[in-house]
Amino acid sequence: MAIITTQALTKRYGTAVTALADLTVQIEPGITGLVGANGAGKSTLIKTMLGLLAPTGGQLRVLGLDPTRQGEQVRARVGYMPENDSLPPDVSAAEFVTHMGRMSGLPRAAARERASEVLRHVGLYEERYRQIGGYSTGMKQRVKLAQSLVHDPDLLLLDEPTNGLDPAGRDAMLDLVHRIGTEFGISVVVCSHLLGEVEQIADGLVAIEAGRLLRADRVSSMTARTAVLAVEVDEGADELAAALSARGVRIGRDGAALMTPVESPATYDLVRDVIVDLGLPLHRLEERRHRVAELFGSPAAHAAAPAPAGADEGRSGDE
Ligand SMILES: Nc1ncnc2c1ncn2[C@@H]1O[C@H](COP(=O)(O)OP(=O)(O)OP(=O)(O)O)[C@@H](O)[C@H]1O
Repeated sequence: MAIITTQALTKRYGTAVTALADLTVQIEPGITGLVGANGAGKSTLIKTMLGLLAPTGGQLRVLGLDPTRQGEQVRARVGYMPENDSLPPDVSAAEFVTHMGRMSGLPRAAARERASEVLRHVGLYEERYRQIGGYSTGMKQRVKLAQSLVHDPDLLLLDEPTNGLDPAGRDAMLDLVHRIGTEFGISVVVCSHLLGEVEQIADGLVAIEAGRLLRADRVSSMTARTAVLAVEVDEGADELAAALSARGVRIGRDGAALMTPVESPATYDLVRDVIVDLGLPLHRLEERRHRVAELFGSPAAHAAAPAPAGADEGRSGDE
């Protein structure tokens, strides 16, 4: 059963900005990547799920509850990691997470105990009595993650948890999110503008663009369904890309190769014919194992996840 459902969900800021437009989507239990370029509406969607923003129109259910009318009940069962640095610098992580536990209704001793436990889970146990102001960005992200877990939620909403982290820090944070989702059995919605990043840990993906749904599916069915054709020519790659785009073929790049989803057997013929027409020296034409990022034809998704050369197995390197 879906943990989150939206039906024609719309959110406008004033009259000028439509942040969510007629969004209908279902999110199943497990880890879901919510991806889209900056400004796509991810944070707005998360805040409506928490009942912090009221939708302008449409329906929304989170764990069967209506966040607009039952915000407190939703927030009792949902952990939230905000995008921005919102931590007090002059208290320790232990004090802060204990405080957040108290705010969630835990008695003092239980809150303290639970804070130690979650700080251990996120790898900050040794450092927990140091003031947050002296922490690195990676440690601050972990404190934000710890406070989202302190009240033992059923669902976590994580807004760009890898923001500001270097590649090693990103990998560590993604591993942690993956472990929380799998070992603790908590459903997780993780926002990112880096599709290539979340596809590594997510069971499902929801891609939005300008507040509209681009695509929502299980990662496994996305990757099973569409093959990707890699085309390399010794010269004239730009010319070939332009000629294929002009014929409606979606083109991405992976190093020297042009990548295109194989939408039907005719794709091969079309690519071959265009190469012949242009008289280009063909170096390689092959079907590849692909990354989900390569399936998205929109500029936003490409901006979100350019495919680095030879990155089939890689997790980092998407920026
Ligand atoms: N309080 C606000 N008032 C007016 N416009 C807003 C407000 N908050 C967000 N917006 C606009 O709504 C759109 C969606 O913003 P949102 O923050 O939800 O996107 P996002 O996908 O989370 O991007 P980012 O990762 O950059 O935060 C953007 O055009 C943004 O400028």
